Amino acid sequence: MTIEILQTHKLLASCEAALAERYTVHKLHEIEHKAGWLAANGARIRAHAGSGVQADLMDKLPNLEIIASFGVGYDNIDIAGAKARNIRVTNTPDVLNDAVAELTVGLMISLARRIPQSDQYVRRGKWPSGNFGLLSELTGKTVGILGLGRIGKEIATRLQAMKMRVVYHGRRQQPHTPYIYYDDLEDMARDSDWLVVIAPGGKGTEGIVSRQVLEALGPDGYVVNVARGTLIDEPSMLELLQNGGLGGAALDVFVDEPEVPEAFMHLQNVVLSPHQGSATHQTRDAMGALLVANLDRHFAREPLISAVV
Ligand SMILES: O=CC(=O)O
Repeated sequence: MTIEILQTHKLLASCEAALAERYTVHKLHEIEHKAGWLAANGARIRAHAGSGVQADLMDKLPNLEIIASFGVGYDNIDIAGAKARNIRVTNTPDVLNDAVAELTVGLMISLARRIPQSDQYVRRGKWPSGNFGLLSELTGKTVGILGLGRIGKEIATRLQAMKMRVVYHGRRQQPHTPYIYYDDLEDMARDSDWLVVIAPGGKGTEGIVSRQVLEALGPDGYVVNVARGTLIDEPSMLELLQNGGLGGAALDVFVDEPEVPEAFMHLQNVVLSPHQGSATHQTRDAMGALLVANLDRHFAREPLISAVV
């Protein structure tokens, strides 16, 4: 008898294929009468593959042993609820560090040099009537990294190669890092030209990039968010971008994504990206393989590779 697992949304094809080879996979998103199906079959489900599991679903899966999440962030999983029900949770850290760090540097250069806007300038035939204008560069600037975790460190290494001065803020100072630590985010923002946000999402970090922090970054300051939209006070950021209180923003994540406030579309000092930090073939395949490997370990009663709980 094969182990029965549940998906609640579509996953990467290579990951779905690997799951189907090993398990009996049920796809709740393709089932019309979800509540009825769960009531009739929920007790047979031993694993969930995907992301975004809350207590109400856990209650409908009384024999759920493990949630294997596709992604490093697990702010969309009720971790306390999982712990209380003795459900293990795994995520896919490390394998995506390089891809997210690469996109971060790309967004920064795109914003500093307005690459998307200058592409439009050429396409729209504006070049013959004058040059695009002079902009700023990363070289010699100070970048404050909010969250010097696994991805933050990869970003820091790359930004040093861009000849930037790297400083950081996080819950605590980290030993064995060459970068200056700020215990106060607003102080760091005041001393930085760039603020890169790469801390985990969730209740503990909601709105920590407040209006005061953004004002401290100031009219010549740039903010980059490759973490979660919830970390930044989005309405204040928008207002400051509109009135010149903040220099610019490069954003891969938004509070209500995939919905993006219309006002962003009219700003020339922003670069927008559709939450694609880890979106390369190489990285997404590795994330899928890690998700499957965690499930394999669990059902073989071996230690999990990347356990959250
Ligand atoms: O945002 C992406 C992830 O958490 O992996």
